[in-house]
Order: sequence, then structure tokens, then C-alpha cells
Amino acid sequence: MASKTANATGRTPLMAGNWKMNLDHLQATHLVQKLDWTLRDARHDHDQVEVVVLPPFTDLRSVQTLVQGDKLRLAYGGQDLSQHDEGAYTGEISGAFLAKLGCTYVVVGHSERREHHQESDELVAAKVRAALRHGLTPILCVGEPLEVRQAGQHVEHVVTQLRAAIEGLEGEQVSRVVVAYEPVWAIGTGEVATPDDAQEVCAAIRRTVAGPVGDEVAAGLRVLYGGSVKPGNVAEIMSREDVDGALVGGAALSVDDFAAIVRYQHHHGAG
Ligand SMILES: O=C[C@H](O)COP(=O)(O)O
Repeated sequence: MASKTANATGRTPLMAGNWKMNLDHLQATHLVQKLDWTLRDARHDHDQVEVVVLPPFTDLRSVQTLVQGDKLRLAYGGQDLSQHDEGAYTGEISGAFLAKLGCTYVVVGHSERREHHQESDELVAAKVRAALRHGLTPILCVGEPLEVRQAGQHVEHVVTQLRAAIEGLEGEQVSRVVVAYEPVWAIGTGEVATPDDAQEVCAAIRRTVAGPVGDEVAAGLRVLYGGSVKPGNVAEIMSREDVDGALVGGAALSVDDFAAIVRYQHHHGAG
């Protein structure tokens, strides 16, 4: 029988499905119900692997109703938030509103927002602080574009993004952050980083955090890998020491694929 945490490090693995701009609230209701049934059928142990869905904002109320009403063991959250708490910011969503809807997570600094919405390191840092202010766990995304990887500068690039995002935070605040390493060239491309590539950068992320806030916080930090994670490659990626979970895009839109990713240990008989 496996222990409470499936990971020898004591960090509970986390599988987060980022739906991006897919599924309206009716489709969201259907997916969440089916995901719950599938995981129940498979007797998934939620203490061993935490499951999170990250739907579009307009789905969150429906997801909340299902999760809270039927006591589903799924956490949920937003894909972005404003750096501001309230006011004249048309189109923005406050972390306070997300918290009020029962969200526990929020994605911050996804590469699609950095690229299409010109989110700078400064803005990302402000959003991390906004999430923490409202008791949300930011899933802070970092990752290099292809040309940076080809130039061999990927670790430096990621470390710079990470330092900018957590600069000035107390250890207690950093302990409430999840970091997701998502190489931009591996997102939605089917081009997955090798498990060793993922391990190299996830270990560098942990070392970087240890600098300002100490080894204990760094040892407890959950670091996810994201970029073309599928049922067939997740177990090997998860076998690496510093990888504590996955931020899943495309495969999170299929209940069967996402459930298989959540239950990655079972495919290798280790659960
Ligand atoms: O947030 C999720 C990532 O961008 C990964 O997306 P993907 O699994 O479709 O490659």
C-alpha cells in the first residue's frame, strides 16, 4: 500500500488541467461530472495525487456548484487574475472574486499571456502577489522559447523569470506558490521535453528558490512540468526527482486522457 504522498519527497503530486479557452459552462459541467465518475470508478486516491481543473472564468460558477454541492474532491481555479483588487479595470477579474467562488488555484504568467497579452515579468510578479493576497495558490509559469533552448540558455532564462516573480516575497509566501516549468516549444506541439530536460530545469527552479528563502521552503515547493503531457509520457516525466506534477493543456479536455494522467502510477504498477 502506498503512503499518503506518492512522492518520496513528501510533496503531494499535483495534476492540473488548464482548459485554456475551451468548453462553455455546459460542457464544463459535463466534463467535471464525468471526470469525477471516472476517478471514483478507478478508486483514485485524492490524498496521493491532487486534481485541479482550470476552466474559463465563465465556467467557474457552474464548477463551484458541482464541486461544493456534490462534495467532489476536485480543486479548481482561474487561468489568470488582475494585479488589482477592484476598480475601473474593464474586463479584468479580481483574485477576490475568484476566492469568493471557492477557487484555490490561479495560473499566473502562462506563456500564452506573456506572448499574446504582453505580460512582463513585473506584471507577473504583481499578479503572484495579488493571488497570495487573496489566499489563492498561484501556479506560476516559467519557460523558454525555442531559440533560447537552442542557444543553451534555457536554465538562465527560467531562473531570471522565476527570480523576478518571487523577488521580495517572504518564505511563508513562497511556500504557497506552485511553479510550472513549461518550455514554450513543447506547448501544444506534441514536442515533449525529455524527462531529463524537465528534471534539469525543475531542479534549477528548486535551487533558485532555496537562495532567498532557504532549503526548507525549497524542499517543499511543488514544481510541475507542462508541455504536451499525455497518458503515454507522464509516468516517465513524473519519475524524475524534482518533478511534482503536470500542467496539462490539450489532454485535459479528454476525461479519459486526463484521468489516465492523474493515475499515472497505476500504469506502471507502482501505485
Ligand atoms: O498550461 C498548459 C500547457 O500550456 C500545456 O499545454 P499542452 O498540454 O496542450 O501542450
